[in-house]
Amino acid sequence: MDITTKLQLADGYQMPQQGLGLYKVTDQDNLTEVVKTAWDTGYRLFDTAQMYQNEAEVGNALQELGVSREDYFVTTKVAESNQGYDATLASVEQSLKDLQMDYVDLLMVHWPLHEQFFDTWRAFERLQAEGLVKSLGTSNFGMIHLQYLATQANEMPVVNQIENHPHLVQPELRDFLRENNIVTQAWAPLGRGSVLEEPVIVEIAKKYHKSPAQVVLRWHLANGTSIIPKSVHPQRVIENGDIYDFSLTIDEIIAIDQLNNFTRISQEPEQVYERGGQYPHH
Ligand SMILES: NC(=O)C1=CN([C@@H]2O[C@H](COP(=O)(O)OP(=O)(O)OC[C@H]3O[C@@H](n4cnc5c(N)ncnc54)[C@H](OP(=O)(O)O)[C@@H]3O)[C@@H](O)[C@H]2O)C=CC1
Ligand SMILES: O=C(O)C(=O)[C@@H](O)[C@H](O)C(=O)CO
Repeated sequence: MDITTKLQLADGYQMPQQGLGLYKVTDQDNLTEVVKTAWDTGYRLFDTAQMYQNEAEVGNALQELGVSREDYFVTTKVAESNQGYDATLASVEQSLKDLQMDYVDLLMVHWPLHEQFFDTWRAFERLQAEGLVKSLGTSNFGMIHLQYLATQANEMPVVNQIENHPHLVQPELRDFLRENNIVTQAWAPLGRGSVLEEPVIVEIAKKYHKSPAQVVLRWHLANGTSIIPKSVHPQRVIENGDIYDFSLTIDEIIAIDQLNNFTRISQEPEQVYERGGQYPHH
């Protein structure tokens, strides 16, 4: 296993297990340098979204690498304000223009919204049939949303990107996803930094001469989860990729599992679903 290791998706495609998160990364935060560092370190998955307003910058940075399109994997997500059948189609056309790409590897519904729920997904299935999107995914979907989607969908998502870190372990949802052949991808895999001072994690880090961030990322890998840590610091991008020369014991994995205290960085997906979006981003 190394940074180029890929996970098999249920639709036949493969996805790198590790990628670079790009929320709150723009040219002002060295986006181009960060993407280049990630590429040189071996990252091949880049995670953006319409909401991040950096698709054009991500597209430019990837172009500047001068590498073949099939050698990297790009995820984008349809924003709440662009959901619904026509709006989804139009917004993805714009995303592809901004990214300067003929297709994205993975397209996600960013948050489940009750009103546009099935119309958005029908647009996703059409985009896949037209070859503009390779794999279909969801983000922030709970079991109930996926079960509801299954009542009408022709294609089910192959990845669900959820908030997941030692303070929000979500074992039931992860088991459900595994049983349904849907890869769990962790957003905020480092808990946005909030878990890095946990004494249990600091202790394990000392033992392996690794950083707390590296230990947390290694814990995700032990769970079979896909990880997309974000950093605007090239040195941290390198550090976050340098996690393939050690592994945790079962007891260490369980000790980190036990840090679960159900703390969310973001809102309950169920509340966003009921409210119909307009999530107050910060
Ligand atoms: N689908 C969804 O709804 C969501 C998706 N995401 C996706 O997930 C990605 C990752 O999640 P994100 O919210 O960014 O949080 P992360 O858990 O990746 O944490 C990022 C934070 O940790 C810091 N950090 C990164 N590496 C290290 C390190 N080695 N040591 C110490 N601190 C470190 C970063 O600081 P610095 O940058 O200063 O280095 C930043 O403050 C996002 O970028 C985005 O692509 C995120 C939120 C929601
Ligand atoms: O980064 C994303 O993809 C988001 O949806 C975030 O804005 C998320 O909602 C959040 O963490 C807000 O603090």
